[in-house]
Amino acid sequence: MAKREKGELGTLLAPVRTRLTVAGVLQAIASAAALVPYVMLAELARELLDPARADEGRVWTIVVLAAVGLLVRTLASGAAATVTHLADVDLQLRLRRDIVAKLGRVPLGWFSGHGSGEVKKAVQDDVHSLHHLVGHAVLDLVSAVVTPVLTFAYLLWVDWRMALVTAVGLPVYLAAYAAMMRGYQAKLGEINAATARINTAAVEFVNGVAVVKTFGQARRAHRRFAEAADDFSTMFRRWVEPMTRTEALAQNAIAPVSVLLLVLTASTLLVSSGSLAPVDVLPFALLGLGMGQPILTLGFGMGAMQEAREAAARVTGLLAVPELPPAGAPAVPEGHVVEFDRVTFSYDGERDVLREVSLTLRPGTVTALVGPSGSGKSTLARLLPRFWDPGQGTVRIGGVDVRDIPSGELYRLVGTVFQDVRLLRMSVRDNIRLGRPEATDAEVEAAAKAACVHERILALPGGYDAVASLSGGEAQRVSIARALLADTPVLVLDEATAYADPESEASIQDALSTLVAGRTVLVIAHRLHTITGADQIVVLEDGAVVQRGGHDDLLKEDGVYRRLWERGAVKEESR
Ligand SMILES: Nc1ncnc2c1ncn2[C@@H]1O[C@H](COP(=O)(O)OP(=O)(O)OP(=O)(O)O)[C@@H](O)[C@H]1O
Repeated sequence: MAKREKGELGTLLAPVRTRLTVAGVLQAIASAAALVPYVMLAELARELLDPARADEGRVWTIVVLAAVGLLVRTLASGAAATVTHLADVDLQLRLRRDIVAKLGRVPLGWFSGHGSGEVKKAVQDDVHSLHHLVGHAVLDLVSAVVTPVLTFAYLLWVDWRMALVTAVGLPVYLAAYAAMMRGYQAKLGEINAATARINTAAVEFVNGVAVVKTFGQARRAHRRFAEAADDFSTMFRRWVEPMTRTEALAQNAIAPVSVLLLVLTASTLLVSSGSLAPVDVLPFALLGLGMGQPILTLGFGMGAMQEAREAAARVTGLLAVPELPPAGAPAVPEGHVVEFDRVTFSYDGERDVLREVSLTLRPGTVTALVGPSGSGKSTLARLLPRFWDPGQGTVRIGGVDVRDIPSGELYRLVGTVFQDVRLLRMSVRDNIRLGRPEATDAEVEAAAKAACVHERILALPGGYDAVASLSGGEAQRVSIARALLADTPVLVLDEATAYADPESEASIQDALSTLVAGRTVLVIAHRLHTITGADQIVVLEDGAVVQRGGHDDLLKEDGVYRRLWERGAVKEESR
């Protein structure tokens, strides 16, 4: 196991370590007690088959000891499994709570790079994958050590020659397993990479099937997928074939049937040569056969174990995502003037996508951000609700650094309507009410009317109580209604959202004028004609402000804005 993974597992399992230790001790007792009935059976045979030794008292003692062994084994192994399973349930609950709490603290921007599938996998599947590790692996490991060691010790005591013969498979198994595990991690990495290539080729093929077919490229795209699948199959076979042979050898070395064969052959030789009493064959036949079983169980669990280790690494990785620092010295903003003060920002720490941007947005005004695609408009707008924090410079609302505004307060101040509108799986009414849970039904409907979506909602089966999937344009209008109802003094709006649905452009325009009245508004503009009336137009190019002013003034300047306007294609160019 890689050192890093070991450390990750250690940290993750820390809360249940004591309980796992207790369970390990209980399992050791259970494994030892499980041998007692077999040992007693052998001893009983020795007593009963030797008339010279028959002693009723001793016989009964042996029977009672066997029963006690059985009872202790049952109780101890039950207790061990209960302890590990309770520890597992607690750990899963704790991890899920930690992950969800963590997700509440990571920058909102983190979610744009990590899909819901990934988050679901961590919270649900990965946490569940730890079950084998906590619930079973420790117990399996303890049995795999205690059972063979104690069995071997007892058998040595009975007859050392037969004991050696019985256990001869163990070193063979261990050596074969060690050989199989050599380079396992690296190989697994290659297999995972090959699987990812197949997945990509399949997704590409399915997603692009319309384009591919239209352009008569179906055969070519199909070939890429087929090649990826062939590569995988060749690599997998090359890896698995020799491994399967080694694994079969390893398993056969300690399989009960092999041990029985060895025990019978050796005992026949020893008994017929007179150097072993026939009754002494019994312990080897009884105990020798079960000696390798716990080791086989441990081996069968290797896959689940590997999965658990990878899951642990992903969960630890998620729990280690840097968080947005909490408000340092919480302060209350005075007024709603928004200032970007020499803001510089980089996603990767290498290329600045915003460079020394300074900007003041006044209450009751609309500021439009304009610029070619990739100039940094969305990034700048997203710094206001703290999707990310700037590398240098400050973003202030009402004179207070947004980093010093507690997050609940910040979301009460800043509303957003972005392109990636998501409706939650709840009624339309509750979706609109998200921004202000205490709003009355009348207020919800007023907001929907203003956002031109009231009629459409009424047409849904169930009306406002419908949990329906709306079209993209409708969902966007619901998100505008939500922002209207939330009534935040500062609003960040992606204009593309508002006009994605051309039919409703005029009515949405009205809704927006209601939305912006009296607020501090920042609009990411994709069409020039809709923002000619903006109080301030800020032109970004390559992350820096290159022009600012009113529409008429900017048109007079020989600059980026006039070029964009002359082309009349800001939308096309900037989306
Ligand atoms: N999550 C992200 N991680 C890394 N780089 C990003 C991320 N989002 C945007 N970028 C990069 O930052 C730069 C600015 O992007 P941004 O989306 O802010 O520009 P924009 O002007 O809004 O573009 P558009 O009009 O096309 O939406 C681009 O080079 C983009 O590739």
